[in-house]
Amino acid sequence: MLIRQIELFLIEQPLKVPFKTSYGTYEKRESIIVKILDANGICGYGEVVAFSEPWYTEETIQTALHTLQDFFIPILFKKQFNHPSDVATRFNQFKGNQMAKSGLEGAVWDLYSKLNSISLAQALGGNKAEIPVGVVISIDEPIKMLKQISAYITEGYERFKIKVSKENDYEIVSTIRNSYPTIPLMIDANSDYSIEDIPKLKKLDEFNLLMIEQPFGDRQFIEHAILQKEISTPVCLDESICSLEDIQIAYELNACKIITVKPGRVGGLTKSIEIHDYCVEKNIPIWVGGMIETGISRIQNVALASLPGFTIPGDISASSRHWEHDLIFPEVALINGKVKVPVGPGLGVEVDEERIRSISKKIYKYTSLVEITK
Ligand SMILES: O=C(O)CCC(=O)C1=CC=C[C@@H](O)[C@@H]1C(=O)O
Ligand SMILES: [Mg+2]
Repeated sequence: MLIRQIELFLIEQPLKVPFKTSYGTYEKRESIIVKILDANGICGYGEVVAFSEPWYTEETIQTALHTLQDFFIPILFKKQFNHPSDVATRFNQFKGNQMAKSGLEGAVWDLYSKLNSISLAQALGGNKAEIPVGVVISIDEPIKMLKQISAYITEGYERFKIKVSKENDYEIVSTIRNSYPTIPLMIDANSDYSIEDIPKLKKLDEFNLLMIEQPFGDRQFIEHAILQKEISTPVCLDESICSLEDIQIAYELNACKIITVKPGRVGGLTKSIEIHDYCVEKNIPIWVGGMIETGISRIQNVALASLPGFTIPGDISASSRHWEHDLIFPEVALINGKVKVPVGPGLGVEVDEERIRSISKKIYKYTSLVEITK
């Protein structure tokens, strides 16, 4: 493969309903859509899922634009490569900036699968035709969260993640458990707790939660290990895991029992597969997380979740969860409570480029000056 042209679309879209976490409330979402073209004009799409502010990880939309433009795009233009994993290897010379790397590498995976006339799921090693999925309920008054859960149960979701903060955790979880004593329920704190809150977290053991996601800060592996010894509910790490090495640390320290994999957070699909294989070997349950992303990243996550090790329903809700209109056709949808894994080449869906252009605040175009010689 030789890349001839790359376009970055800096887009912004309103969320259908505001999304509130322990960090703050999102009403609109900026992201970067990546389009690459090879020498024959075949294209691949990816998405940079960084947020506008560095609250979730240190990356932002602006740092991603900088690292893509000044480092990762030039590397991609430099010479031919045979497989998307070659791109991931080339990116290793630069540290971090996982979401920028992932957006570009994702586009290469789409292109690679198209060139080989296989689906992205096949290219990644997936073996499922459809996947069970979960949904995230953002922080609200407990009674409103309850209503949402009831609607999502009707839609067919199989796992429910509720956002909590340490001020409202017990009230929210007990309200939901009173009405729904047995649904697969978990909470996500986005690092809102500290080690002094262990007694508070211990109290949540009575609710039979599937897991507690990221209670402490992202580098607090030791604190998570102390917590996991004290509570019976499994700890799941999200923000803490930006590489395979982070999982190895978590595993050796017994800092968690479950991991959520987000390609954007770990540097792309190649790294996600390495993590998948490691977790299968070590018997660590994994699931695919979400980033309030558009259908481009979402459908990529569907393909990833079709790998055999992803045994827990992920945060892969339908397009309609966050968007009035998504950027792909068909949109991500639940059919009998499951999402079908596309079988067409690449992402296996149409990308609505007209819409992408219409919601772009800025479009950046880069053209390779490298001569195409074999
Ligand atoms: O994509 C979705 O539908 C939900 C994603 C989601 O819950 C999150 C995305 C990004 C940051 C957080 O708020 C949260 C998470 O931590 O998993
Ligand atoms: Mg999380």
